[in-house]
Amino acid sequence: MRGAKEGEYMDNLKQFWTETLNRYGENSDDKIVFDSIFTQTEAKELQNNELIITIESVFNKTFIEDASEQLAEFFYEVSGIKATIKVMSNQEYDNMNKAKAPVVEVKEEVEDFDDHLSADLTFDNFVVGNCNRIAQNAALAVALKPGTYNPLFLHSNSGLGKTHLLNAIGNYVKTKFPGKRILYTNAEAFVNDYVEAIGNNTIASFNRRYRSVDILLIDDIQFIANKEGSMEMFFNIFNTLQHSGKQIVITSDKPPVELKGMENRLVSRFRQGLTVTIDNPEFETAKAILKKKIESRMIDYPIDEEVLDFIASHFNKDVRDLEGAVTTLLFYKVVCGQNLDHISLDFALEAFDNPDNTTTITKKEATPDTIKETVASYYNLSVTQLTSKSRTNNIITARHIAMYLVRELVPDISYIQIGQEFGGRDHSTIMKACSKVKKKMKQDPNYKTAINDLMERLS
Ligand SMILES: Nc1ncnc2c1ncn2[C@@H]1O[C@H](COP(=O)(O)OP(=O)(O)OP(=O)(O)O)[C@@H](O)[C@H]1O
Repeated sequence: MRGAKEGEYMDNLKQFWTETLNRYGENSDDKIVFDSIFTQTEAKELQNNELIITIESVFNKTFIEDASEQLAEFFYEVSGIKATIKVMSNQEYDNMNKAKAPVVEVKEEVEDFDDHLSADLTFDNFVVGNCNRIAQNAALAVALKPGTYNPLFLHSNSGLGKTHLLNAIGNYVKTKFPGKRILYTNAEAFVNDYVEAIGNNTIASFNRRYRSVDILLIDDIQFIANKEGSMEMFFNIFNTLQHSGKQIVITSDKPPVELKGMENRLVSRFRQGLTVTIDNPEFETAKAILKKKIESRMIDYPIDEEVLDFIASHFNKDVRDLEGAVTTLLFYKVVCGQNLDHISLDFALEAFDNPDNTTTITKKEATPDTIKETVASYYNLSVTQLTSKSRTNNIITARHIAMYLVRELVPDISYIQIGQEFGGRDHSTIMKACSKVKKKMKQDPNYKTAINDLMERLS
């Protein structure tokens, strides 16, 4: 009996071959030969970039052999796998297998269909204002009826809610259509996955993973610019998903036409659907977002309205700055204002020192080293234990939190770099750790408090 992994591998191989034949058939002038010979072929295996195709009669082999280059091209288009085609009669193939002993197992990675969504980024806690209304409407339309706008392309400056909306779409679809397979990723992780798949010879598994989704949510697509292999692979995946009516949502820091180093055919695909932008929040929206963020901190003292007005008008270029201002204020209250029963504007101004310096106050200056040291001492561990291979529960918990904090607090650090900081782990381990922490923060208030506490220590 075939094993489950081998079964899936064969199903995909057969599917790719059927699509290859369909493309060949569409381009073939000789329908009779195609219908009577080509459609009788079968894809048997793919080993070392050689695709073995069988046919009943040895006399018909040459028809397929003559077309093998063209077939290999179509096979590459549909699967992303470059392979040469070897044609055998069924008899030849059976003889070859009898001669082989033992049968070589097809090595395929176990598929990881973790959707990588952050459960706390939803439509419910996304504040809508003039700056983002169109983007939120489009995202909601796609979530209610995947395929409505395909692709949906969201772009804006940093920190204005693109990732939030991507996750909101995913979380909404996950609840409303539990059967749908959703994948949130960012272009950096896509490139890393692809490079890893090439290195490990697991391109088929990589392809299956991305092509089998119903909703692909891909963040920061600008990251694949100038990376030819990744762009080509993404192009093929995009086409397959779009042809089969699967929803793709893309975000970027620029509109498609302004993406430098992006292949024209990709730019044109991106423009095919709906492109919307998110602007900086205007005062009213900034204030509403601010109130929402304060509400989620569950503090038990009031903040004067004029403090909110001050923050909303000085920190509205990036929602992360609004969040940073709240953190600064609450931290300052803990340190210098424990006896105060409310936060006044004078106190806030003192906390922010000088509005022109606010970015200095709110900027995260933590480094991987300071984060590792802070987390290790918080959990009574050494940094060596934190980055070790130990599987002890309390060490794993602290390690995951440290990885998450490095990702959150160190600007522009990649998953690969974080892996290097933690004993040479690979990027997928870090991605999984970060998504575990996010999930657990949602589920366990004590865990969340510990992380907030650590964040404040590191601010
Ligand atoms: N309208 C909003 N309502 C509530 N929170 C928001 C809103 N917009 C942004 N945020 C919050 O601001 C933070 C930054 O948002 P997000 O990560 O989605 O920005 P982004 O546009 O993807 O940034 P980048 O381009 O840097 O990746 C997140 O914590 C997000 O929840």
